[in-house]
Amino acid sequence: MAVYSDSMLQKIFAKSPTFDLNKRVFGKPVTISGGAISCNERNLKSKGKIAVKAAAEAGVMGLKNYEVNLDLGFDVVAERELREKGFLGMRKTKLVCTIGPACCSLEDLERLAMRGMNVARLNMCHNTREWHRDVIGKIKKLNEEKGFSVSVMIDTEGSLIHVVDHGVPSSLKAEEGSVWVFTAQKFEGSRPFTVQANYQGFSEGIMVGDELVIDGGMARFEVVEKMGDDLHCKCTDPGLFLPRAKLSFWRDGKLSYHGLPTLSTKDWADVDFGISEGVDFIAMSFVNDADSVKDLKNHLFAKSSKSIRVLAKIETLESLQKLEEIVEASDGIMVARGDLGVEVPLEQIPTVQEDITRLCRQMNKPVIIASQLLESMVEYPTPTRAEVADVSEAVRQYADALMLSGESAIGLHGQKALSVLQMASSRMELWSREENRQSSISNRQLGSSLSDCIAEEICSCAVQMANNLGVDAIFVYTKHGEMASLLSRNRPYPPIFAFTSDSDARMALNLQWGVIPILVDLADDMEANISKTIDLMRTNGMVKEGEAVLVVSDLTATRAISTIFQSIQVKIIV
Ligand SMILES: Nc1ncnc2c1ncn2[C@@H]1O[C@H](COP(=O)(O)OP(=O)(O)OP(=O)(O)O)[C@@H](O)[C@H]1O
Ligand SMILES: CC(=O)C(=O)O
Ligand SMILES: [K+]
Ligand SMILES: [Mg+2]
Repeated sequence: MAVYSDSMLQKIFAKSPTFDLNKRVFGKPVTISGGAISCNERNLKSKGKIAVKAAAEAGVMGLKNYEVNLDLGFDVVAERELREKGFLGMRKTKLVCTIGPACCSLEDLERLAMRGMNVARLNMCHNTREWHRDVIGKIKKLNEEKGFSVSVMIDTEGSLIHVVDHGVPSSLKAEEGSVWVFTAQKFEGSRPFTVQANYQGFSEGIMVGDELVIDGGMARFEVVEKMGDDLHCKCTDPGLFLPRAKLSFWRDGKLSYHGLPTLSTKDWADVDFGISEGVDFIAMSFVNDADSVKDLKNHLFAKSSKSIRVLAKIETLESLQKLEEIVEASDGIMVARGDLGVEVPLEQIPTVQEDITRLCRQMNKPVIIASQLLESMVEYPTPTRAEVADVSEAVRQYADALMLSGESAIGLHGQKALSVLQMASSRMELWSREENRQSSISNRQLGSSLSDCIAEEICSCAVQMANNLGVDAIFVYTKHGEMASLLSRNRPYPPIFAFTSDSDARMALNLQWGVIPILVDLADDMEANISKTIDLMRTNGMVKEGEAVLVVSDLTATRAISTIFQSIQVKIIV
């Protein structure tokens, strides 16, 4: 079998009717590198082969032998990391970046992808739908053409009462004793001592004597008069109104709720936008109960041909009180520390974060730690020591993913901030492993059927085996990613390579600790799948002689209906 130089393959492309110069075979994108043609799309392997064969037979470039190398749907970043650092050096903690004006060019997005961005988050609070569509298009283009596999998440605006950003002065100072008017009436520019709220009914049910808190304590006011729907409030604790500052009302030490729906009309339109753009995740802001999550999931089930995962953002007091039902109903959780800090005293945030992280792991749902991880890097090129400690603590807690917000969206040093996350998480993962601090948690039983319970037991035994034997990697063959996430839940030392033929599962697994998802065509014959993928990995130099791989599968085809064929095997590469 011959391997051709890149330039030679380019020439074949130029001459073959089935290839075009945009590196497409039958309209599907392929990459040319290392003398091989690769394609991430399912079912393209054979078509690609036919195309090269046709080119060879037509005598293009005198081509007699050919090789089409399906690159296993391996993304280029994971591949590079494996080659550079080996199995045990691969980063386990996933990284999410909020995309904003500071990082939305194709080049910026490519740099973020190269530095390890697993998921790109688009916050629907900001910018236009056209802007978001453009960014999503660029990410998909990079995935297709450059071999990345960055998932896309949209984050809903949610119903929240905040100050309308007039864009004029970036922040307003409220002095002690000054009286301000809070109104929902629209006005242009700025008016002295007047603040516009975004929601018409913001003052409904509010009484004289209630406390108005800005951004969880940035400033405080007492309602001294109600005139129509306007509130006149006296500043009792001076501070700043930042752009889009959040307003919350308190009476007798308790938060007043406005009963706004979790998804507003605009949010539903954004959800439909996400469906039409084929996003991978929808993060739902200000979730208060499981029902709102279920409503969104039902909507997606009915409307989207693709399986879009719903992440519930924990950022209200109410959601903490119903945490378990919310985790159960959703496909993952975001600890949205920014808004959570408005409703929960700041000193409680660290323990709340650890509790949520542990619960998510027990219930086998991925969890993202978000907001202010490296806040100072919005302006400065190095993080504070406290920020690095915070990031490391989230990694030590075994969160699935860490998220950048303003650091990447509007910051001056977004790329560097991502590298800080990358290095800090790799360092803490190594330390935890070497110090053997891999705290195993008592996993609760999740499934109700026998086969679900067996899958859970197989995965926890497999991880124990993998750790005890010191194997180099775990390979799992999984239909919808369930087995891969059950393995991830046990936080093994070696990385988990998850082979799946479901492209939605592949993109969803981008958020799971320690999982490297790989898209392949899986046949019914499991042994054939295993030997095919191991062979391909070996041919590509990704596994080497003497390395040991623990193989777990949930796919064995069988006619014996009463037998569960999930299995664990250890393969030594020869
Ligand atoms: N698409 C965008 N266009 C313009 N600015 C953006 C965009 N996305 C984020 N930003 C800016 O980056 C900052 C941080 O973004 P981020 O989405 O994390 O926080 P947020 O606005 O506080 O909202 P949320 O609570 O939903 O996270 C925002 O305050 C905003 O100024
Ligand atoms: C991420 C987010 O929404 C928050 O921290 O509030
Ligand atoms: K949001
Ligand atoms: Mg928020």
